[in-house]
Amino acid sequence: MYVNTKEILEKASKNYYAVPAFNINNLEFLIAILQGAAEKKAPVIIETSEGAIKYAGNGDPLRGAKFFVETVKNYAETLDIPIALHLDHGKNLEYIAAAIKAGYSSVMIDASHEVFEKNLEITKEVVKWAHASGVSVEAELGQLAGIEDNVMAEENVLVDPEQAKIFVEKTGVDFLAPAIGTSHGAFKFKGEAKLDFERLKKVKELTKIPLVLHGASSVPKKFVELAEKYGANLGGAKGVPQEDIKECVKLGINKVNTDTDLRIAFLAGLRKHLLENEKEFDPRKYFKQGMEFVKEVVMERLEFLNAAGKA
Ligand SMILES: O=C(COP(=O)(O)O)N(O)CCCCO
Ligand code: NA
Ligand SMILES: [Zn+2]
Repeated sequence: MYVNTKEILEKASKNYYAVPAFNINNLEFLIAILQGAAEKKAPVIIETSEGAIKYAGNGDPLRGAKFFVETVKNYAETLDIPIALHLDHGKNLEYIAAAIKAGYSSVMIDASHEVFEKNLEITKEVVKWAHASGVSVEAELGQLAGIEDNVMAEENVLVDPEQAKIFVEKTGVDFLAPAIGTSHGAFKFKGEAKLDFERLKKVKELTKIPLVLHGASSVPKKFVELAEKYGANLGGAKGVPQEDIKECVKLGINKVNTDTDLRIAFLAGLRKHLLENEKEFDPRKYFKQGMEFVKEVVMERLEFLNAAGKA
């Protein structure tokens, strides 16, 4: 069933488990994710960036947003697991408006590159707007290093827990993404991974709302090596160690954003199938291996976050 993201996350927050939010850009990833979630009898959050909406709508935000809402709702109505659709890293008000209008379960307003007061003001506006349509809202405090779509943040700016308390009280935001040392993409840490667990613990104590971990892909060695065996060049790829994610969930993370892991799994399957089947030209066949690897990553993460069986 198609549900509001808040419903999924409130339950997770109360019981200290987490639900993955998987990014999609096309039908193949959606099918693979939903197969995995259904098999694991788990709630799941499907999320799209503004770039994904632009891609599916061939440049038209409302066309793209409607495509994802209608497709996800269509599947959700035939599956007895809770499924939510979330706009990830909303920055452009035209895209946020399109997502709300089309019927997304929730939207992220990412104004984390603004100064605190500005982020608070913008988020407060979007919360009023979204709540009027029954849509829940995620916001981000602090900054992840690395590229967030079109915004290049030099280095990590970690969340200030006292600021987080004020921010949540004044904006009414439903869930918060505190920056604690992760970053997007496949090359997350120069040296050792170091997340600020103390800071995360304080944010949970002071805000008491569901929390989101961005940049949470673990970059599984198995699929990096397989993709490289068939010609990919992912040298230096490094993700968040699984035990660090587990620690974050224990401390109150409830939504775990995962994009890169699915991309690498799909890439490995696609390259393997194409290089081993030079006569193949049916996309339903040459996408299959990639979809199966995506499903495998999905099922493993649902199990690992203790979302399995929680539908
Ligand atoms: O926080 C995340 C997931 O980050 P990742 O999967 O790269 O660790 N996202 O918001 C997904 C989109 C960012 C581009 O990958
Ligand atoms: Na998000
Ligand atoms: Zn993110």
